[in-house]
Amino acid sequence: MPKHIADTATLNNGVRMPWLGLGVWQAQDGEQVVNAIHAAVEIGYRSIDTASFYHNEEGVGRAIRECGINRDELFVTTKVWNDDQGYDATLKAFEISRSKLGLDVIDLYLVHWPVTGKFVDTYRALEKLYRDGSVRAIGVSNFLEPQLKELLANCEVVPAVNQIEFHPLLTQPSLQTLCREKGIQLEAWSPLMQGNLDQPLLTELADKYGKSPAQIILRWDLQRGVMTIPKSVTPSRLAENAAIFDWALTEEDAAAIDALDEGRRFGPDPLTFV
Ligand SMILES: NC(=O)C1=CN([C@@H]2O[C@H](COP(=O)(O)OP(=O)(O)OC[C@H]3O[C@@H](n4cnc5c(N)ncnc54)[C@H](OP(=O)(O)O)[C@@H]3O)[C@@H](O)[C@H]2O)C=CC1
Ligand SMILES: O=C(O)C(=O)[C@@H](O)[C@H](O)C(=O)CO
Repeated sequence: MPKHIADTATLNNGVRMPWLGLGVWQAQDGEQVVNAIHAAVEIGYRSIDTASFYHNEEGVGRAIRECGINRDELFVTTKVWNDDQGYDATLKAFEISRSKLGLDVIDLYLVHWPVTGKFVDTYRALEKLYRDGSVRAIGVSNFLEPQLKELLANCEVVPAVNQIEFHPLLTQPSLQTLCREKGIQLEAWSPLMQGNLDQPLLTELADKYGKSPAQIILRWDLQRGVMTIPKSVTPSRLAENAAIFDWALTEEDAAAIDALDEGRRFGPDPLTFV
């Protein structure tokens, strides 16, 4: 169990990735994303999750250059967007992301959504980038069991990560099982249900532990072995979300959170979105 915000999990290729990172979807490019990353790094965050779709890779790159932390102490994830899928288009999109970020090497590059008919070729481009040393690890996002099985039957490098919508109302147990069996690390997007934290059990547990509902969820992520990337541009919330390493939920309370699962999504459903 990680004990510090910079503690890492070892991915299936030996690369180490922090358990907790900063998500920056909807953080505006420029001052907002730069300030959020600087505040986060000061608190101890070492992982940043962006995507070409977030239109803030330039700000993320600037924040990294200006934050005073060595590049090799930071872990940067970005993703290839749906319109750029296919082998050649993905290689081109990667160069644009790499240039905007101002980085030679990206730590983790993900297929953002499994675009039907294209994701296998897209992933082949990621395998090339991995072999070339342009990325330290490759993976997927929003892959459900059918797409993951199809990819596993057609790839040479097993994805290191599957980044999926994951929170108390959506735990996708059979997808979790498949990822664990295959050595694919799960990573939770929208872990805080996009701010919809008004759930009676979470409030009850927050009172019991003297924590906030957000902290209860993020701690539960860690205890379930799921990496997590809460987004905030608010310094007090960045600190709150990071203060989850020095206490624990009882297994009974963690199981009560598991039982909230009702298959509810706050983001798009991969079955219909692509
Ligand atoms: N792969 C994919 O398809 C997807 C990936 N993601 C990734 O996951 C990250 C996180 O998901 P996201 O959808 O942003 O949503 P989150 O579940 O992280 O929730 C973010 C919202 O919660 C608020 N918030 C943050 N901390 C607290 C707190 N302690 N108490 C109360 N409210 C809080 C934020 O407000 P404020 O910022 O104003 O503080 C913001 O409105 C994204 O930023 C992105 O990196 C997200 C969606 C899809
Ligand atoms: O944030 C992401 O990474 C996403 O893919 C989502 O924002 C998703 O594309 C969406 O909600 C689009 O409306």
